[in-house]
Amino acid sequence: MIEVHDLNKTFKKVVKEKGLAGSFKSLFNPQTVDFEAVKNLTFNVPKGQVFGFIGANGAGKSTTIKMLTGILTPTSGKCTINGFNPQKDRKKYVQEIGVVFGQRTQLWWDLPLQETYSVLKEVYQVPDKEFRTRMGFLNEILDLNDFINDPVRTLSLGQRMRADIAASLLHRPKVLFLDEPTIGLDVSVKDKIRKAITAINQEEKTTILLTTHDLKDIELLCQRIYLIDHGEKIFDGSIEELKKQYGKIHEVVFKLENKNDSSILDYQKKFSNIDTAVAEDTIHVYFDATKVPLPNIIKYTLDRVPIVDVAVKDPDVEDIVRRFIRREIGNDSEKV
Ligand SMILES: Nc1ncnc2c1ncn2[C@@H]1O[C@H](COP(=O)(O)OP(=O)(O)OP(=O)(O)O)[C@@H](O)[C@H]1O
Repeated sequence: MIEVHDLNKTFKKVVKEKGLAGSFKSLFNPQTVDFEAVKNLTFNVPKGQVFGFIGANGAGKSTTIKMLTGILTPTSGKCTINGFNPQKDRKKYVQEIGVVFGQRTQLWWDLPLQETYSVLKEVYQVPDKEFRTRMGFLNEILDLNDFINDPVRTLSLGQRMRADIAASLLHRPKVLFLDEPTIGLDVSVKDKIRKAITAINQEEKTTILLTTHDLKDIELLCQRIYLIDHGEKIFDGSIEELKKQYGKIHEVVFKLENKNDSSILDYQKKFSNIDTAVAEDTIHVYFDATKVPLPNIIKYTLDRVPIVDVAVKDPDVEDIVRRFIRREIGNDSEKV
């Protein structure tokens, strides 16, 4: 359904010299450098898949979605969605897709919500009967009735997001692009939105490309995870494969009796393939269990400092993805 081949996007970025003089200089004589926001992305998403497009802030997710939806033109490479070129076949293509940018709305701010749907009905040329049935279904999965006559500007964020998702689905798109659809929402609204996404995917076999920083979204919704970092693919596969590939990194957490003791422990000097993070009186030690035996780490620690507590954590998907998003694992992840 979605075919992406060697997709690239390079932006020109203005480089500013330091200070006020630098600001004036770049205002009148801007110097630019090329910045590769998306690099050689290649993937295919089959019909009906929920594809989790995941990465840290600035990884290139929105830029990719903008190219796939025809808002931006790729610098090079190709994307085809259900046979359409998003840039060339724009008019026909918009009938095929629904798009939600969680940080922005496509609803008319001053109109009652129902009016927005009536305008969209005309834009997408949805016949009357079909429109009524569709609104009934969308109301059922997204609970719109309580606020459907209110002006959009008066809606809460959760109501607005549900309204936006309904707007993107009005014309029964084959592909749905959801860029952070649960951002800033409380748990109960997130839950409602997740159920609606699942219903659409299961009942209509809609292909869904989802970007999110919410780990529960990833776990509950994504059938496949595609991780990108600095515009490049770093992982593509199922949750099980992700666990297999990166799940070898285990974590042991020591709670120290005296927080100043952390300086006594130099794991990097003693062991190779090891990473640490210190927070107050707690030390997190990340290690590859196939290379460094856990008893050695524990012995090394106990021999040197008094410990109040030790906990060993097996990595779960949330943990792995969280570390990716925080850039604790990147292209050089093999180093641990
Ligand atoms: N129009 C633009 N001009 C110059 N640079 C841009 C432009 N749009 C995006 N970028 C840069 O491209 C990189 C990728 O941005 P993008 O918005 O795609 O990231 P993202 O993965 O969606 O991040 P986030 O999770 O924060 O939304 C960033 O470094 C950003 O500053």
